[in-house]
Amino acid sequence: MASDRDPFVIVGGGIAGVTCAEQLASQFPSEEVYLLTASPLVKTVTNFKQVSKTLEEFNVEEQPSSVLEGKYPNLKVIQSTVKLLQVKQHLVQTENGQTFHYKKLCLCSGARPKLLTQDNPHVLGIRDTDSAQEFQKRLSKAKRIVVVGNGGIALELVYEIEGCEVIWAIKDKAIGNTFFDAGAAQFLIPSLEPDKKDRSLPCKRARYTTDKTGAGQSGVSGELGSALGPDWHEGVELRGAEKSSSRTHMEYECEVEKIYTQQDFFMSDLNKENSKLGMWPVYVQLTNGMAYGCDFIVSATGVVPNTDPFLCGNNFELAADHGLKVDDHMRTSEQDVYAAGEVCTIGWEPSPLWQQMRLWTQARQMGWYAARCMAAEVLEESIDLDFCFELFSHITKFFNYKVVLLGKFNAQGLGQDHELLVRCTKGREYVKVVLSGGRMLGAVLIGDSDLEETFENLILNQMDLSRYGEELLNPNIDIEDYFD
Ligand SMILES: Cc1cc2nc3c(=O)[nH]c(=O)nc-3n(C[C@H](O)[C@H](O)[C@H](O)COP(=O)(O)OP(=O)(O)OC[C@H]3O[C@@H](n4cnc5c(N)ncnc54)[C@H](O)[C@@H]3O)c2cc1C
Ligand SMILES: NC(=O)C1=CN([C@@H]2O[C@H](COP(=O)(O)OP(=O)(O)OC[C@H]3O[C@@H](n4cnc5c(N)ncnc54)[C@H](OP(=O)(O)O)[C@@H]3O)[C@@H](O)[C@H]2O)C=CC1
Repeated sequence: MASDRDPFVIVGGGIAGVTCAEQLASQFPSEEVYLLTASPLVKTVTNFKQVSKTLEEFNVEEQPSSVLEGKYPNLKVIQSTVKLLQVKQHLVQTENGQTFHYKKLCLCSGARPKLLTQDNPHVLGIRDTDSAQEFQKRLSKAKRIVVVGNGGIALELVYEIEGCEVIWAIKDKAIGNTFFDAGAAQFLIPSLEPDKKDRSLPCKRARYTTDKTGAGQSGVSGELGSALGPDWHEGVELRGAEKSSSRTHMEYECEVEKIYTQQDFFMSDLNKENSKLGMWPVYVQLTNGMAYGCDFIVSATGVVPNTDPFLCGNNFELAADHGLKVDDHMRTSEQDVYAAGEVCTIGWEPSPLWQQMRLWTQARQMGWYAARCMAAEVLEESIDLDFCFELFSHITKFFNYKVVLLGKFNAQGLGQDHELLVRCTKGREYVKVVLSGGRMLGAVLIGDSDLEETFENLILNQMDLSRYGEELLNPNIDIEDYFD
C-alpha cells in the first residue's frame, strides 16, 4: 500500500508529464518526484505568455533530462519504458526491471498514430522525431505520395511538401474538417496552388525547438517518442524527388478501400481495369472508384491514447476513444492514479464553450491542473476546475495564415440552433462568428484580424449582441471601441 513517504510518480516526458512533474517538484521541494519516460529527451515549456484570458503562447524545447533535474533538485528523471502498473500495490515497473512505489501517480503517456493499417511498410504515420525523419528520408526519393486524413497533420503536409505530387484523400466535402467549415476551406484552398505557396510571409506563433546535438531520438523503440508540435517541419526539408514544385490533387468524400503491394496489384482485377497506373511500390484503391499508385501513403488519421501498459490487472474506466476517463480533478477510476494530456479523455460535463481536442495547449493545461489536484488531495484542500476549461481556445497556423479558434468554433453540438456571420477578404482574412440566441458562442479567425481578444470577451461575458446584427463584423467599425 501507499505510504506518505512514497514519491509522486509521473509517466511520460511530453508536455503534460513534464509540466505536471515541474509543478509538483516546485510545490513540494522536500519531496521526491520521479518522472519515468521512454524518450531520452523531455519537452519543456519556455517563454510562457498568457496572451489573453484563455489564449496562451509558449515555446517548447526538447531538452536532455539533466536540464530539468538541474532546475529541480528533488526531481529525478528515469529513462525507461513503464511495462506494468499494479494499482493495488501502488507500484509501477519499468522495462529494465526497476520498480517504483508511488503516493500519487499521473499517467501522461500521450498517444500514437491511429494508422490505416499497422503492418504495411508503405504506410507511414508522423508522431515524433524518428517518424518525421523517416518520412523526410522517404519523401526525398518520392515522386508521388497519397495523404489520407483531413486533420492537423494532413493540412500541414499538403502545404509544406515540395517537389512531389500529393494525392490528398479525405472523407469530407471540404478540407480540414477537424478545424474548419466549408467556408474557411474555400478560403484556404487557393493557397495550395503551387505559385501561391508563400512561406516567406512572417507568421508569429509558438516555436518548437528540437535538440540539435543529435543526442538521441525521441523514442527508443521508434514508437514512444513525444509528439511533435507546432513548426515541427521548420528547418526540416520536406522535398520530394521532383525538380518542379508540388501539385496537390484532391479526392473528396472517399476512404481507402484497399491497399495493394506491387505484386498483389499486378495480379488483381484493379490492374486489369486500370492498366495505365504505371509502376509504383504501392497502390491505393479509394471508395469513390479511383485508384493511384504511389511511393508511399501517409496515414494522418488521428491518434489513439497510449494506455496498453497500464490496463492489465487493473480496472480503468476507458472512454469510447480508448482514453483513460478522468473526472474533474483529473482522477482516473483507479485510486491515486491521475492522467493528463493525450492519454486521457475528460469524463466530466464540460462547459458549454469548451471541448477536448488533443492539442499542445491542452496537454500543458491538463498536466498543470493534474499536479494541482494531486497536491490539493495530499494537503486535504479543495480545488475548483481551472478557468482554462471554461472556453476552448487554440492559436495555430495553417497554410501560413494565423488561425485562432474560440469556443464552439464549428457550432459543435449546436444542431440547427445557431446562426453564422462571416466576413471574408480573399487572400487576407476569413472571420466567422457563431451566434445562438444573440450570444456569441464561437469564432474562427484566419489571418491577422486582431479580433481575438474582443471576441474572447464577448464569448465569455455572453452579452446579448442581437441589436448589433451584421455590424459586428463591419470592417469599418473599430469593434474594440464599440464594446468598451
Ligand atoms: C506532427 C504533429 C504536429 C502537431 N502540431 C500541433 C500544433 O501545431 N499545435 C498543437 O496544439 N498541437 C499539435 N500537435 C499535438 C501535440 O503535439 C500533442 O497534443 C501534445 O504534444 C501531447 O502531449 P502529451 O504530453 O500528452 O503526449 P506526448 O508528447 O506524446 O508525450 C508522451 C510521453 O510519454 C512517453 N511514454 C509513452 N509511453 C510510455 C511508457 N509506457 N513508459 C514511459 N514513458 C512513456 C513518451 O516517450 C513521451 O515522452 C501535433 C502533433 C503532431 C504529431
Ligand atoms: N496546428 C495544429 O493545431 C495541429 C494539431 N495536430 C494534432 O495532432 C494530432 C494528430 O493529428 P492528425 O493525425 O491529423 O489527427 P486529427 O484528429 O487532427 O485528424 C484525423 C483526420 O483523419 C480522419 N480519419 C480518421 N480515420 C480515417 C480513416 N480511416 N480514413 C480516412 N480518414 C480518417 C478524421 O476524420 P473524422 O474527424 O471524420 O474522424 C480526421 O479528418 C491531433 O490531435 C491534431 O489535433 C497536428 C498537426 C497540427
